[in-house]
Amino acid sequence: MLNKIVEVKHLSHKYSVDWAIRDINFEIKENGVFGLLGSNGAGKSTTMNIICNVLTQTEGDVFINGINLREHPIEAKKFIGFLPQKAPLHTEMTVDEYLYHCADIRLMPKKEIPKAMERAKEKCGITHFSKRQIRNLSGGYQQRVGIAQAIIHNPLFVILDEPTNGLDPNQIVEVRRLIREIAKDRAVLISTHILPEVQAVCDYIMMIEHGQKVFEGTINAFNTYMSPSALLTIMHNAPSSEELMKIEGVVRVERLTNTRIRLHFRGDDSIIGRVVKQAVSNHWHLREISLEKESLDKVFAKLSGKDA
Ligand SMILES: Nc1ncnc2c1ncn2[C@@H]1O[C@H](COP(=O)(O)OP(=O)(O)OP(=O)(O)O)[C@@H](O)[C@H]1O
Repeated sequence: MLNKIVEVKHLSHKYSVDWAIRDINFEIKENGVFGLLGSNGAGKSTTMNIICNVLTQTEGDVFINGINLREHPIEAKKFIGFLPQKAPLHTEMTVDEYLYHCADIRLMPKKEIPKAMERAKEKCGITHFSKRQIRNLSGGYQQRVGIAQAIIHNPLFVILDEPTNGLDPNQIVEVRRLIREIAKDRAVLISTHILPEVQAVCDYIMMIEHGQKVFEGTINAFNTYMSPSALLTIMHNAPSSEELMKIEGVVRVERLTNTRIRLHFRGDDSIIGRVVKQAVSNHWHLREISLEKESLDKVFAKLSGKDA
């Protein structure tokens, strides 16, 4: 049987007296982007730092490709690439000098390094900047160099801590595209507190809040939390609320004005058809009907239990 790429079991960590994370469990079995989502201070960096062996956990185990990270760190780390929140770039070096240095400290055989550098640079779209000093690259390209160093040894698993932090909107789009690209060949774990980022790049999501897991599932499962839950209608001859409550699925009627009515509902959006049908046959003079989607922030609050 194939090893899981990552297996995290009962992971807990405390700094001095306070637990930063408590009993975190998850597995990554296939390539793709796995998002670790949480607000500031939720415990993302603590989790990431343990998984890449920068920090040693108080309790629990991490297995990388079946190898216990705490017991066999050198073997396990061969399968990991890491880009911390602040990229560890030597900005006075050229891209080539820096990538060579990174491959070297990863103990790659010297004769394999040039090929590995070419592969990483090509994947990250930085080949044309090989001889450029890193300090003279834009923030987006510096981040690409950071990602190139994380994949230089062609690891099974790459960890990127808030990889689009501090980039401008165009650079964000480019770096997200690159993350999707490198995730075709490996599992990528990214941490973020930006919900649109999750929508844009992740296949699978785990959300932590106050150090504990509050959600885990596919992006589709996550999206069900954003399923529309209200219909905004404009009816020039609106019936009574009692009448509207008789429509299957309607759970509450909110009268905003005489003609603008919000219908809160349960279930899928087939309710639109039922409302339209009733409106036509009862001459309610329906002029507009639209689904109201919950904002991402609201979903976040709901999942993390902060929803008032
Ligand atoms: N070195 C440390 N010493 C003491 N407490 C710490 C330390 N590092 C983090 N913490 C605390 O642990 C908790 C989790 O922090 P962590 O940095 O893992 O969260 P995070 O989700 O990565 O947040 P951010 O997005 O702000 O980086 C927080 O309450 C934080 O204050």
